[in-house]
Amino acid sequence: MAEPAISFQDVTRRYPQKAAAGDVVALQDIWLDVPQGAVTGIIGRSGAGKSTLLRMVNGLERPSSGKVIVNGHDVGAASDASLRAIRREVGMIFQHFNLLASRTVAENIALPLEIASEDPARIPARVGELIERVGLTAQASRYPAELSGGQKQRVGIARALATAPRVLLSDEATSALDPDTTRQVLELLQSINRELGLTILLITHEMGVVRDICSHVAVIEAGRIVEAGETYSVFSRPGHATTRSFLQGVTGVAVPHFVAGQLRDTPQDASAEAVVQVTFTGRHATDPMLARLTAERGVSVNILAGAIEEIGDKPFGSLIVGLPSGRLDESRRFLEEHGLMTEVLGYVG
Ligand SMILES: Nc1ncnc2c1ncn2[C@@H]1O[C@H](COP(=O)(O)OP(=O)(O)OP(=O)(O)O)[C@@H](O)[C@H]1O
Repeated sequence: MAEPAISFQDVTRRYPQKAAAGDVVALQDIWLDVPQGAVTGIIGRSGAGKSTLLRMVNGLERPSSGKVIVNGHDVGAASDASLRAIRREVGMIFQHFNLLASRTVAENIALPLEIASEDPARIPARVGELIERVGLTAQASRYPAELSGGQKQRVGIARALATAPRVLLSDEATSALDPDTTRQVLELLQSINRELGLTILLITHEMGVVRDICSHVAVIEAGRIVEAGETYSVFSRPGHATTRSFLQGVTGVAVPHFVAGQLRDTPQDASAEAVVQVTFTGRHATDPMLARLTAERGVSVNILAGAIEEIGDKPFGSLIVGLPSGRLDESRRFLEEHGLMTEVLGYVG
């Protein structure tokens, strides 16, 4: 196994509070390896600790205990001089772009090169290359106020790439953008990842971003990582309730309103219908298992909602079905024996 690009080793971050209120524990006991060359997403709700985690990678925050190792350097223990060197290897993009209003697109992109004391004669060619990569050649002399949100983020990306970093951090980079622009910016990040082999670590509160570009994901809740792994396996077998609730929005499958209003925790009588979420992955995604459940076992299946999509080029499907509660155990066993996952959401009737 290659060395991880970033390794959080038993990291805790406390913010001391005045008086007797006790410390705020923003992160606790974090162990996480971010693979080289991968796009890894950290997903969590507001206040979960995402920004704190991300800011440790370029030394904007230091751990209260534990280590953050980036490209082999211990960031928390780095002196100011070595921190400057580490930061040249770590670019960052932001939700609100953080561009200088008084500088043109080209001048914004040149800024990190000037700060890094790059030979001034070489800067225009490097800036031209970066502008072309992000598709802003026609806008090179414009000011940020004359750009759309998507174009501003492209400038942010070009600026972050200027010093040829090995790691790119993204702090909710698409949260201020509309869905179409979000998709285009994510595609740009994905092509940069593939073509430059750059490791990307992004934070988001949208599972759609994880689905679209992250090969790996970690779910963070109240300062702890509750689940982490390859996106596809986390999506197929979410082990934590928080992951499942994030997933509901992205698989495009939710219990229809007319059913949701009637759902109960237990069946009222033998005629009740169990509402079950069935998840399909890999080759099973295309197997007609539900049809076989009906044909081979005589169990009637009532399809309430469903969608099949691709995650990391692999098929992933999710269906919500009604099954007779009296045949529930047997039906679940049949489906699970054939590689499908099932989860009972409740009962109607
Ligand atoms: N400088 C600070 N002083 C005290 N508490 C802080 C400080 N910075 C962050 N916190 C607290 O640490 C916790 C994690 O904050 P953090 O900003 O990392 O969360 P987040 O997941 O990025 O949230 P959001 O999505 O809203 O940006 C929160 O409870 C926050 O209030």
